[in-house]
Amino acid sequence: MQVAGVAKQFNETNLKLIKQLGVDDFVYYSMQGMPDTLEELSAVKELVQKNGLRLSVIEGGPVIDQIVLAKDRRNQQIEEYIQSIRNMGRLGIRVLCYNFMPQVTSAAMVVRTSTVFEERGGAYTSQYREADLRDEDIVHDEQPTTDEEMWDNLEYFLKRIVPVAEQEEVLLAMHPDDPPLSPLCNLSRIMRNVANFDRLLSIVDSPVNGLTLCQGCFAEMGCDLVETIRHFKDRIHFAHFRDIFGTPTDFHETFPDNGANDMLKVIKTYREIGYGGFIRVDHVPLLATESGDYDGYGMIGHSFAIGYLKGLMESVYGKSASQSR
Ligand SMILES: O=C(O)[C@@H](O)[C@@H](O)[C@H](O)[C@H](O)CO
Repeated sequence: MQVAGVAKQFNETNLKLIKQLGVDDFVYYSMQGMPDTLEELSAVKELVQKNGLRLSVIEGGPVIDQIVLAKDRRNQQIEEYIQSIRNMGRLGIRVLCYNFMPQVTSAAMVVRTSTVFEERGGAYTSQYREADLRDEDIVHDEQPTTDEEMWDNLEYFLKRIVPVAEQEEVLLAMHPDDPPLSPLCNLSRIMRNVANFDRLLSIVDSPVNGLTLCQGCFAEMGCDLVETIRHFKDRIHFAHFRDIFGTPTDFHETFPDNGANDMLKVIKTYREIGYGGFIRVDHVPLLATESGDYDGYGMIGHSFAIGYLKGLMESVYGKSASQSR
């Protein structure tokens, strides 16, 4: 297992910081699409390499809103998706983390009711409390959907892109819905429990059809992370390192060392199953030295979390796991 770094603000300063933190692999993260052409994606790869990193994971991936809800331009978007997978294959980028959540607002799929929940020391983090969710907070003009409509849409999508991902040797890593609750704002969210992930893996039973073991989201489901990692084994193609405290309908996010889960046991379990993929830190609190609003991707919080993760990995895998030149 290798740590990969992520920078929501994609710039050379953050790339240099990630390298200085002793991380060699990078996750290109955007919820608004990815570089469309081979040339644009190649330019991203070159900038990442120029700063001593490998571009190893694309997260968010191509725009998917027409596909998720079977809208008019679904087939066009699938063709664009296929081309992006081919571009990734050409450039040796082997992991694509994607979501199948309906976008409940123009910008957001991840729904929270507060981003000023005070974690230790008053650090701001996010909270989801069902009782606080007000329909007027989440404005969208989509028609209500059902689970089976979403399963039909997912099957239509996977049957067209999995063969291409096999040809290009790109691993697909479906990210859970966040929060994994359904319906949410009248829209069905199917990637919300272990059984539905088993169904995902069976729709097109291909070794490239896998998942992102987002520890936070599976904890939001109320799952035992150790059992869940053992359950999915070699279908885990990417991992997110974060924790929460609470129940599926009333939780807040925490520092990775301050949640409800035994993170050392979790890292030991990745080793036990022989997981050889990437893991990135996810959603971190906004710290006292940072300005602006919480978005979960502050680089100071990420630096702390990467240090904690590397320490856990060194204790489980030995010194080599955390070394970087
Ligand atoms: O658990 C989460 O919500 C995060 O990991 C998201 O920011 C995630 O990165 C996006 O859904 C994209 O995968």
